[in-house]
Amino acid sequence: MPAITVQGAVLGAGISGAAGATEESVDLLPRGHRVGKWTVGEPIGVGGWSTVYAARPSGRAGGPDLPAEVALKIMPTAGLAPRQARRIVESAHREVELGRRTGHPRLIGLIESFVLGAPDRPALDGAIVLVMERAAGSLRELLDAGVPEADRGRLIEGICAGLAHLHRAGWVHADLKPENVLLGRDGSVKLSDFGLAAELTGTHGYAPPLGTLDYLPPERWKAPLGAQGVQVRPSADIWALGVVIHEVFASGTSPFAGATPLARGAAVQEYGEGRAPLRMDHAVPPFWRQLAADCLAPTHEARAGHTADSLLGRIAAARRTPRRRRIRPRGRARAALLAVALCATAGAALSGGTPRDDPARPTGDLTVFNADRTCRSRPAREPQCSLGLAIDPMAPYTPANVVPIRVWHGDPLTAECRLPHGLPIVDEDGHRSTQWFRVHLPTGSTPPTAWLPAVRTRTHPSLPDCPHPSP
Ligand SMILES: Nc1ncnc2c1ncn2[C@@H]1O[C@H](COP(=O)(O)OP(=O)(O)OP(=O)(O)O)[C@@H](O)[C@H]1O
Repeated sequence: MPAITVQGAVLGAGISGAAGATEESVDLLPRGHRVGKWTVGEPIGVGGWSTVYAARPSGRAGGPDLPAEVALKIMPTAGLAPRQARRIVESAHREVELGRRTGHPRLIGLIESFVLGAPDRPALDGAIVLVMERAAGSLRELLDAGVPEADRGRLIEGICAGLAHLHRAGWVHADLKPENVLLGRDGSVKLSDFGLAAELTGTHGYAPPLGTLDYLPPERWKAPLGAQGVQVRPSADIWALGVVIHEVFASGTSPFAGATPLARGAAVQEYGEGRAPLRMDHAVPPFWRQLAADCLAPTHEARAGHTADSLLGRIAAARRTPRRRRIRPRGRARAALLAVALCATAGAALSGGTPRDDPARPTGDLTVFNADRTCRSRPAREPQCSLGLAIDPMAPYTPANVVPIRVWHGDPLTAECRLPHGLPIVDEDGHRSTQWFRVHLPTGSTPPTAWLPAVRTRTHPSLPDCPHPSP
């Protein structure tokens, strides 16, 4: 097994090496590899610049002081343009600084961080590793599966509590979105991904000119870019919270209409300039509608009074009001039931919930993921939202190379093996992967299997490699 060593702390990380950062990133670390005191398990998620793996303490490294399982966020720096590599190192510094100084039950815990030395694995050499508390899933997965009604208020309250702590500690998250709201096995909410977080100096801080378009407040679309980045204030997180509240109550849809993030961004700017009203889905109940409307006040000035602390106070007061009893968890037994329900839903979202059909052969459950958010929010199986399964993962992914059976976002599939190096596919969000899964088609189909590109799912079960398809 090639030697992977821990070179040093993240603060002081150098930039060196050769090879890609996100391309084929889930293949960076094979299962069973040792990284520092951790043994790598299955990949659990892929971000723009990182891959997250499950891991456990290796052999004797375990003990009462180490958690039984953790998440390793690997951020390769090798082979990147110097500016990109610097951005990753800076992003890791921010995560480490924030983790070191602001621990809280509503923020994902950072256990340690280090830089890898792997001279015989160029793609890993110089990679930054953050060892984090492991969550069971993310709010994005729960939204895709459908958030149980009874859990919605509790989830928003958890996000709000995390933001209130961050803001009190003098930080702005600057990238609040459902992907960065993780859920513990007990159903608890934990904010994560502090790579864009900005420390406040006075009323504002500076963040890199990045972020996720769907969660940017109107003022960010025109914010000037200075030498230190763009100015961000806690009110930017409050705006993002408003969007998330709407998504939680309105089946994952944004309050701003548009088929693409850019179109929704244009709608945000129109609203911010007073040229369009705020239109929320009727599914959002009155209390949460008012709260979301306050979070989505069109200017920083109008939003600034709605601090995370004040919103938290309103939620707590509503919980105490008998009229609002529906959002109050009733006692321990009720809370435990909610947690179980939440974990079950998160689990179903992660596994696809399909029983394995041949216990003798290893299979894994996948859920189809459509990167086009408008398709994710449509209940009907509209043709324009259908996705193709390829006949040949080595041939161009065109209509000529897909089976007649189509799949839609949220469909469960059973996979029997994975192909690490098929034709590279880039999804609508820019995620790129050469990985494919061979999936079962309904009984009687010819051929009996087809290929799903890994970018079309967020579940990555541990599966044997497929034999390379013959030309
Ligand atoms: N501590 C964790 N426990 C369990 N899963 C995690 C953990 N951290 C991240 N993940 C999963 O891994 C995925 C990738 O996380 P990461 O922070 O690298 O990127 P992201 O937030 O999805 O994307 P980006 O940072 O590019 O915006 C997340 O969406 C989440 O599902």
